[in-house]
Amino acid sequence: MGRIAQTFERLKAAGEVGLIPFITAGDPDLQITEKLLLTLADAGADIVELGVPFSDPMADGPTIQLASERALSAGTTLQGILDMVSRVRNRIRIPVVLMGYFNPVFRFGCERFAHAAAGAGVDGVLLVDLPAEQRDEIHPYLRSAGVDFIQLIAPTTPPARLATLAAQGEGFLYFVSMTGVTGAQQADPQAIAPLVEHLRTLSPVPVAVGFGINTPAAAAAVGQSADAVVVGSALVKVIAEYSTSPDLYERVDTFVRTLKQALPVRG
Ligand SMILES: O=P(O)(O)OC[C@@H](O)[C@@H](O)c1c[nH]c2ccccc12
Repeated sequence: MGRIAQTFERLKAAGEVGLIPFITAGDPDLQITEKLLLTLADAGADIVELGVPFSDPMADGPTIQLASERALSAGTTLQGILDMVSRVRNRIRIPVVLMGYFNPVFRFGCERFAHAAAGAGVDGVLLVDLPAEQRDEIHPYLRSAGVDFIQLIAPTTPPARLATLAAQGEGFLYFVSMTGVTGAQQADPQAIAPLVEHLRTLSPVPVAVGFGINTPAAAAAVGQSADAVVVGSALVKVIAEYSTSPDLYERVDTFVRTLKQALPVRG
């Protein structure tokens, strides 16, 4: 069993909802990202989503766009990210999911990337802009390397396609709570709950929800239905604000702990 499946087994046994913080790799540089990964794991993150910076991140709002720009101007490369993950891998137990756009992976080479990611200890890969019809460009390589291909499900996905995509799920499904870009104001937990319940009936794997979850209260509300919640922009903002401060790790630690503590525990 992979590290992602093991994590959800553990959460289920404990009745917990998973917390998946997102940070951009290389923001403000990879050395700091390495220490932030240790901080996140220590603060109670269950899985980490590590963004691969890209020059044209069209699914991202201003907060993560700026993080991407900072990371790229610090010289962050995909190879550098993989090297950093392999350095940190034996110091954290939680799964690492690389999330990014297809172009950098394509340029790296899909087969070479799958091997390098597995070798570095990456557990899952989520490619935002690779349509399901083209997943075979990389999926066979990831599969043979033992890396989960995390499927993104949009709220606008038509029912027939939803069933197909959900059935292909590996690791977990990432349900996008609303249309638009990352960092939106607030997800509507009432509207999301029935969609998540439905998705769960179609999916062989747990369902994580992301987009617009930016406070402990929002995480708690979405956590009523989701198996895990993703918090991106709100955390990236904390990193941006304190990136040059000695308080950075403490601020991140406190925010992540507060999020995790807010999540419901099912009896
Ligand atoms: O930033 P938000 O609104 O908390 O949403 C999570 C999100 O940041 C993270 O999962 C993510 C970053 N970039 C993406 C692109 C597409 C989908 C998801 C993402």
